[in-house]
Amino acid sequence: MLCAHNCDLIAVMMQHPEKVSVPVYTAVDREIFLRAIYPRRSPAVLRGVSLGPCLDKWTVDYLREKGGDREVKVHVSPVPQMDFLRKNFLYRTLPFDVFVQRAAETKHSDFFISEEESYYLRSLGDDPRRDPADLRKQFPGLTEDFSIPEFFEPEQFFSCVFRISSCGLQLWTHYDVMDNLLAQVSGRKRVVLYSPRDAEHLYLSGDKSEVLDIDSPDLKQYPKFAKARRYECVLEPGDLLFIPALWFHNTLALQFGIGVNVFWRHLKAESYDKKDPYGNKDPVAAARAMQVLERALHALGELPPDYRDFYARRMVLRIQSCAYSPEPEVAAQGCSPTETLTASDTETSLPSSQISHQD
Ligand SMILES: O=C(O)CCC(=O)C(=O)O
Ligand SMILES: [Fe+2]
Repeated sequence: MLCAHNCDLIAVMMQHPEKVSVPVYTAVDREIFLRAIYPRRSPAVLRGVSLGPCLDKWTVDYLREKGGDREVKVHVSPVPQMDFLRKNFLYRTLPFDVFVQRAAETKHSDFFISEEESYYLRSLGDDPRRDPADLRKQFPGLTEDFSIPEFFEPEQFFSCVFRISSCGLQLWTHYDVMDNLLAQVSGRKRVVLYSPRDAEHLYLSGDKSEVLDIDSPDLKQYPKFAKARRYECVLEPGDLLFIPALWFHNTLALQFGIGVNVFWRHLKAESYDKKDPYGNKDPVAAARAMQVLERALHALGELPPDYRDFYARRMVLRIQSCAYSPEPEVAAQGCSPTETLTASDTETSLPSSQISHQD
């Protein structure tokens, strides 16, 4: 059964006729993923990949019994749309089995803020400040039920995270620095994505977009947001969503939902910050470049405004000409076909029965 928030969603979807639907691929195996999907560096829904018995087994009662009562730290929010700017949510600790019950119900007799509060779990590692989450370690009673898709090399594995949300829960738009396979085990979830190339239209505050209401954004406050291209899909139980590193994503649980996401390194292990259990700290070279930029801005501050403006423009031009990648179409013409698969390469390399677009 769909929850009340779903009616709003239908109205919202009709306001975005220009959205791009994320392609849905069926019968994808490791060879197809690595040849036709992974190199494109754009999101894809993989439907029908075996995720193990979790699909049938993970009912609320089963999760409560097998997941046990270990303590989990969860987000609790009075409204389903979480707001990191006004910090409208609390972190609270609950036994896992109690949390699952609360997230699955819409009205609570025991609560922190109100009867209708929403819950969200993003599981953490054993030492949350140091260890990445790994479902196999924190929830051994559930490990056998979930098969990690073997599309990446084992040494690329970074973390395996439980994601459980109340119906209606919306997580702000953000990016992570690892490749992600987000498995939807139960419930439906809408995911909206934006390309890393749209960063300039998203009003970033660190890894998050300040545009919280992506469905009816305040375009007076955020005029450039209208230029961001919205990619969208609705995940059904059993779907896997490939979210390449740096792609922004915003999730909305259309029903109480259970998911597991697996983060995989895209770059060499040394490229990442060693003290990053979440997989969202910028790669070390990027963090260093950002620090140098802050120093450059500080130096520009020593100049009078007209000189500062002139040298700032020259710096921007230098960055654009030396560090921006060409537009994808141009890139595809300029390199050998084994390096870059264009959309048409991919579509011809898969039978048309294996690829579709959600409307
Ligand atoms: O639980 C969700 O819906 C958010 C998932 C997410 O942000 C991720 O897998 O990186
Ligand atoms: Fe994420």
